Amino acid sequence: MTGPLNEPLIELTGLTKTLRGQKEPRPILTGVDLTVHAGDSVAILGRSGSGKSTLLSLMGLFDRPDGGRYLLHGRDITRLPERKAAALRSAEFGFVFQRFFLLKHLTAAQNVAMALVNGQGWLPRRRRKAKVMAALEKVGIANLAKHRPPRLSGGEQQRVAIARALVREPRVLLADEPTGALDTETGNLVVSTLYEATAQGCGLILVTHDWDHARRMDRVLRLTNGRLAEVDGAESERTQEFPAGVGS
Ligand SMILES: Nc1ncnc2c1ncn2[C@@H]1O[C@H](COP(=O)(O)OP(=O)(O)OP(=O)(O)O)[C@@H](O)[C@H]1O
Repeated sequence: MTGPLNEPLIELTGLTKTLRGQKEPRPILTGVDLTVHAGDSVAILGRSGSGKSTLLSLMGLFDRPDGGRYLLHGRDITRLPERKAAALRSAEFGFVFQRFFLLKHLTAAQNVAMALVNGQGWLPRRRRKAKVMAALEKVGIANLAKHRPPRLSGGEQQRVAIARALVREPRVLLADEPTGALDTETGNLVVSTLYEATAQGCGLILVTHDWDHARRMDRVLRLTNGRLAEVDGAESERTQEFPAGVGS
């Protein structure tokens, strides 16, 4: 997918999502506007239940909005049918979650290689190996390529998961509370690893409850009442974030 040089990577305009199937329809996103350029990093803060994961699932094409518009490199993908969405998802997006979702019986390298098998069919062995090692090197754990997840720390496992997300060279990296299961120091390392991916032009959206992690991104936004708003430093000092399940 190509477009004019300065065209935003992502452009969301007035995105809405209402949960139905309950007694009363419940609006979760009421008009999300967001522009992300290649190489941009954006943190999204917000109370538990404010709709951060809902927004990421729309951005990652796991779900569709009710209204508004979603452009990816100028292409309107608001209402993409699932088959095309799945193809775009594996070609353009990388995902990192709070849980690492690694396969225990495979080595770190094999876990990363799985992303290539699923997305691109079998590459010749040499090329596959080179890509996997490059991805592991990018996240600083090439030396652990042959280790299986049970022998890795939480931070190392998350870095394997990041390598798995990066190995297909996505244009957009969506990270949903990737440090939620890690201590502060390890979390910092993981955030640095994600941020470094933007140096290669990847756009990064980081959902987090941690202000210290958020402020390391180029921009910090808060999801409140179904919309995104810029956060300034002073506000953040006054506002406390709440962990999942608290304060919704
Ligand atoms: N499949 C679903 N069925 C019913 N309610 C849902 C569903 N998915 C999300 N919700 C509700 O939608 C609201 C937004 O959820 P979402 O997970 O997007 O919030 P969040 O900001 O990511 O929360 P957290 O920080 O706790 O992860 C919540 O009130 C949640 O309970």
